[in-house]
Amino acid sequence: MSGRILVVGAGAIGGVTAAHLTRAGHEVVVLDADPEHVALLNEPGLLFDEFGSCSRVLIRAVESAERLTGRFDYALVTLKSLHLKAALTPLVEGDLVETYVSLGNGLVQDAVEEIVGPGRLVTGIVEWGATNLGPGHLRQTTRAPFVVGEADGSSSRRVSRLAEILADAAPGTRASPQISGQVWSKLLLNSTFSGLGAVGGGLYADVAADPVGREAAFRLWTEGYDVATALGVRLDEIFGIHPSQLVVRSAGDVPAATAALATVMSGAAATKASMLQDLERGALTEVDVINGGVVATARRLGRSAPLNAEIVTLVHAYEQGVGAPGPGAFARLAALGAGRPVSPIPKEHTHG
Ligand SMILES: NC(=O)C1=CN([C@@H]2O[C@H](COP(=O)(O)OP(=O)(O)OC[C@H]3O[C@@H](n4cnc5c(N)ncnc54)[C@H](OP(=O)(O)O)[C@@H]3O)[C@@H](O)[C@H]2O)C=CC1
Ligand SMILES: CC(C)(CO)C(=O)C(=O)O
Repeated sequence: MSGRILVVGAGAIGGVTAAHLTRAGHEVVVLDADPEHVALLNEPGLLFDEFGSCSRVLIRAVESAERLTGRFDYALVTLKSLHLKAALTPLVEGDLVETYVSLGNGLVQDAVEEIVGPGRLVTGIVEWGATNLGPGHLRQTTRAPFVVGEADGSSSRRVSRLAEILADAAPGTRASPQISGQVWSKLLLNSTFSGLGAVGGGLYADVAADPVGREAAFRLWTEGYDVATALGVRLDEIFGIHPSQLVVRSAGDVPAATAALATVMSGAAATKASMLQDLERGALTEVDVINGGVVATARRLGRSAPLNAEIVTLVHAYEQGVGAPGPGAFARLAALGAGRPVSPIPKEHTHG
């Protein structure tokens, strides 16, 4: 039943997935660019922290596509958006994979399909979270399923088989006939809470606990929701709520949105956005496909998404070492959303 599985990028998501699938008896190989991480996965094995309980899992790992032998039924693509082209091109050139599964955050699916070719891509999202603690050491922080589906909403054997495999890593995993709705619901979650976590320098819980953070969150969510609706996407449930429940258009909407926020936080409060983790280690972030994905879609539809655009600008400034994340950013975003004046970001804070 299983099929050969290649995990491309064995960091937080890929490494944890590989550990679960290997333990469940699947034939798994990982491809990762970090030679120290690869060596440790092979021997003495991944140090895998599952909610405080640590174990070692031996995982077959290679650091270059040239070291792969045979063909794979699935490649689980668990890379940050910036690395997609470099990692996938050799696999495509070597015709090493039957079906690629895009599992990263943000609006990356079209870019991945362009690299892997038509008919080769299954779309997925990851609702659970994990943290990369350095070479050979990963921690799973939250439990939740994967959701996978064909982009056109059709059902297929490759998707149902994939969902069965991934359920061994994340129970509750399902195939969805509305994967674009899932992608957009996840994008709302990431653009709002990872965006605010990144500019505010805290966990999702810190955004939700701060009254100004909450105001900024409701405004950002509503902006993204309106873009998705204008695009014609049928948004799907995420973290126990329907995305419409976090939309705030007047003061009367706030109590229900606050209750929905508590539901989201019951599963996601401990999340430190990977964009914030990237900023803390001086790396470039995925902001261009997360908040930037909302902005680009809005532009295509002749609309604007000023709060998401502001997050893109702030995060790019921080990437360049200009300014630093802090909760002061919440007030700036809340003011911008309310149409109150904000001081312009100094020229040297803007990207490009
Ligand atoms: N972490 C989380 O909780 C969640 C993350 N996501 C999304 O999943 C995706 C992966 O995130 P995450 O696992 O956190 O990221 P990580 O940075 O932890 O893992 C990515 C891995 O890919 C490796 N890599 C980079 N370039 C290449 C390459 N050319 N070939 C092979 N491997 C390469 C990286 O190595 P190196 O470190 O050397 O660059 C790293 O080990 C992102 O889109 C993220 O937004 C989605 C849901 C939850
Ligand atoms: C919210 C989470 C952890 C997925 O559940 C995520 O997507 C991220 O941190 O990037």
